[in-house]
Amino acid sequence: MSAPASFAKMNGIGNKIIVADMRGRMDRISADAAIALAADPATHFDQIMAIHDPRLAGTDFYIEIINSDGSLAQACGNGTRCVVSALAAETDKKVFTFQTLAGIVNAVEHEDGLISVDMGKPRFDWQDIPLAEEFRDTRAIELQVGPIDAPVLHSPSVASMGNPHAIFWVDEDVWSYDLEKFGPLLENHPIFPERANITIAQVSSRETLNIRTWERGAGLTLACGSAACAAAVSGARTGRTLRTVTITAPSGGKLIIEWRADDHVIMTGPAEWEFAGEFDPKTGSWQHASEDAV
Ligand SMILES: N[C@@H](CCC[C@H](N)C(=O)O)C(=O)O
Repeated sequence: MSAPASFAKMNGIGNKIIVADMRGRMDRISADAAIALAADPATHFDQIMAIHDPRLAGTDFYIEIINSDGSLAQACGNGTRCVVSALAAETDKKVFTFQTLAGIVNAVEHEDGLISVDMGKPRFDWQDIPLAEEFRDTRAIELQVGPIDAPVLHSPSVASMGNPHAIFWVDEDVWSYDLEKFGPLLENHPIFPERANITIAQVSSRETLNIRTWERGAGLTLACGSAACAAAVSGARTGRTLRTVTITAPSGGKLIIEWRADDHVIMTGPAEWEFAGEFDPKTGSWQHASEDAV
């Protein structure tokens, strides 16, 4: 048994997030603990955002991101907004600098409660996605699913937001595609040596996109912030959209994504608190916080 750590169950426009307070501790959350928490319907999450003491001068905290299958992720846009919301509620601080596997992430909570996260610069070179073979033009790579002469999904744009994304452009409603079937096949396709997040995107105007995502290490989710960013930059670089778009997630929640002239991608949206608890970072056993005890 490890000393219990506090957590907040939250969501970012429906993306199920656990924000875990690992500050002042030398241990980290085990993959087994993450899998156990994900298996409990009450604490099921898409990502855990573990707040650790800073490791780099000039940063507030190190954030470890764990998918529900126990794998580590480099970036989590919706989860980062939940971390900002939780920390801002704890202090009067509204501006934060985090270190993640994807690099430095700056974020701010606005007066209206919305949170903007600088998700950094997108990467498009095949080696940076990464892909297993060279593709000179990653705006559309040779990858398809379905009948060879009538593929259901094909020619995705690929991008990295620190984590790998493939964006399949579709003309029909995003709900008319069997992502439950195609998602895992594509997530684990050998073209993606680190697996990939798989998104289908419908352009509804030059400033609006509807997306659904099969997330690497988490499966179908109600929202995915880094996928929204990857879809936004891919829409712009393929001439489908402008550089600032509103993305509608499967939950119906919306994110505003701005791909700035300095190449930074700014994601703005809400975060929602659900309940507090304590858990064992080694085993995943948990209980509601005393004040929340039901
Ligand atoms: N839901 C997250 C993405 C989390 C990481 C992703 N599953 C991966 O493994 O890359 C988001 O909001 O960005």
